[in-house]
Amino acid sequence: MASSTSSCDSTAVPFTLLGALLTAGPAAWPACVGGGRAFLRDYAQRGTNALLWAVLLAVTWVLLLRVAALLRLWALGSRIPGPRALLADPGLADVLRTGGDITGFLSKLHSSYGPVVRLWVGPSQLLVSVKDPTLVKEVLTKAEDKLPLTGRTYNLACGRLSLFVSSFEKVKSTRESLKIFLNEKLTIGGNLNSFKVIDAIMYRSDSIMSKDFLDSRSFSWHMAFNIIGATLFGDAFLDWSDTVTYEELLMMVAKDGCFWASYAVCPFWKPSYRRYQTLCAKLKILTESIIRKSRDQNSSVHHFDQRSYQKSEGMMAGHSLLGAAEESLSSEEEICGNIMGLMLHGISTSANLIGNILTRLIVFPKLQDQLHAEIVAACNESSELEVDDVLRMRFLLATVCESARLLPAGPLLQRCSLKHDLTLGSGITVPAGAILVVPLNLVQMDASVWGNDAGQFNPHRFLKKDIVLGDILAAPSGSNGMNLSTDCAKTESFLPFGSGSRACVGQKFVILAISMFIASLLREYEVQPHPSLSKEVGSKVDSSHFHHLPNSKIILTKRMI
Ligand code: HEM
Repeated sequence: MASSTSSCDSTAVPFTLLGALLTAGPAAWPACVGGGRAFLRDYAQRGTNALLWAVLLAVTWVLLLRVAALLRLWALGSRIPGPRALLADPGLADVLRTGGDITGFLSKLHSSYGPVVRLWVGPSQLLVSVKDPTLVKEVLTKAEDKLPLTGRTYNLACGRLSLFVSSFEKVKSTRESLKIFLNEKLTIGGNLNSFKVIDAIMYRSDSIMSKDFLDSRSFSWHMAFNIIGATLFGDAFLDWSDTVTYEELLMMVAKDGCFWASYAVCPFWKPSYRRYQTLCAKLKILTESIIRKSRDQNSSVHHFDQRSYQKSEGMMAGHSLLGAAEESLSSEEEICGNIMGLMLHGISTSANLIGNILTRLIVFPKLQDQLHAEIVAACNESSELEVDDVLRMRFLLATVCESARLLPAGPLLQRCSLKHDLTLGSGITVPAGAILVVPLNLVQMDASVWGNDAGQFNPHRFLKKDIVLGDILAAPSGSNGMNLSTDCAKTESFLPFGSGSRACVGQKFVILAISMFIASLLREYEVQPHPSLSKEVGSKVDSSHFHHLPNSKIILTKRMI
């Protein structure tokens, strides 16, 4: 017994496969090993053990990194002022669950803890709210990324795209080429026809406007859809037979996008999710079709990609579709995704602002009279409304800005810095990955900046000496926003279009386009509330609850000219 096992020296078994190959083979191994089979069994055992160890070490390493990142997040997070609650703030959870007033909630916290407040959304999610104008500017410049949820929402609806996604690196060059495209539209004298689309839309919409009454929300959506569509696709859009289907699809996709993107894992098993995907696929097919049509008509779709940016000088001269044939399939996909993203974002935000202005027109009849008087005076009896005419309508521009100030598209501007910590001038360090928010209503209605009537609708505040309304239309040369006022705090507290590295690229264009639309509308029509609405409107006129007004029914009455 001893003799057979003692002669069985396990070290004689080659430890690796290479070792086995380099020896003379199983014949050279001790007889006790039992030949090749024993070797393979042993080899497999050792191999499996080694693999398991490697996996264990890798998992431990990843977990250690994760724990270290969490400890760091907790350490840095706890240095920022905020409520004591550990790991998930119950107050915030309540507001999020019940869809309550997040602005009111943050307002209380800011008055207790100062201009920067932190809250735990979950054990690994930190939310930091910033309210002070100077800090807001710093945050919006330094925090270059969008929340991953924003990127997921657009990816889900539009497929591959290089706008609106989380990482700044990915959107940088597309933002630049889009800026050039939209600036061309703004260059007065360079392209006077840019806003002629509004005349065409008004003409086409005459039949809609002659209805007994209109639902303000759908009317605003319809107008925004036509303005943005005609801007991106040119004349091809105006005689496209699929516009009705396209408009409906866009509305449905915009409505549900955020909900489905909030799932960490796409719920493929849910029929309603699959229906949503089908809608997105149909939307994509129609977008591709209008892009093709627009190209065929040599219209105004630009290529928002790096190569087109390099060629943009050629495009600006009018050859907008040069190079279309050379584009690879992937960049075609991206162009389509970007255009879908612009349609979704541009229409929903513009519709919100148009609807907001229409409601103000019916709530304040004097506002309408004053605007109409200005429009008539500025039009110089010319039959067609020109961009130059609208530039003279300072009260109209002020009305659009004041409406945007009081009722922004969403309650919070959201940013993050995915890779780097942010060290603010005030000495506070916000760890990488934290959700940074700016509560727009608090900043844009701050009485210390806007005066005691900050919560009231008063377009005249935009006509004061310190406001530079002309900058709304100056093409931005490298800057990311408008230099609205000589008073920096005001410029930094006017954020309906964001500011800094991810500011809205369409802001100047859209203010002018909406002003042009309102001028064209009021020139020909009077906007009145439906009788069923008058009472309700009357009781809520002077209140900050303006946004709780029901979807207004409006009547458009043709003016006697
Ligand atoms: C009233 C209408 C609009 C409002 C209120 C609005 C508002 C905004 C806001 C708040 C942001 C985020 C800013 C930030 O994080 O600092 C944004 C981004 C953006 N907007 Fe708008 N927007 C409007 C219309 C448009 C239009 C018409 C276009 C183009 C056709 C456009 C193109 C963009 C782009 C490209 C971005 C940035 C995307 C990125 O960096 O990934 N917007 N907009």
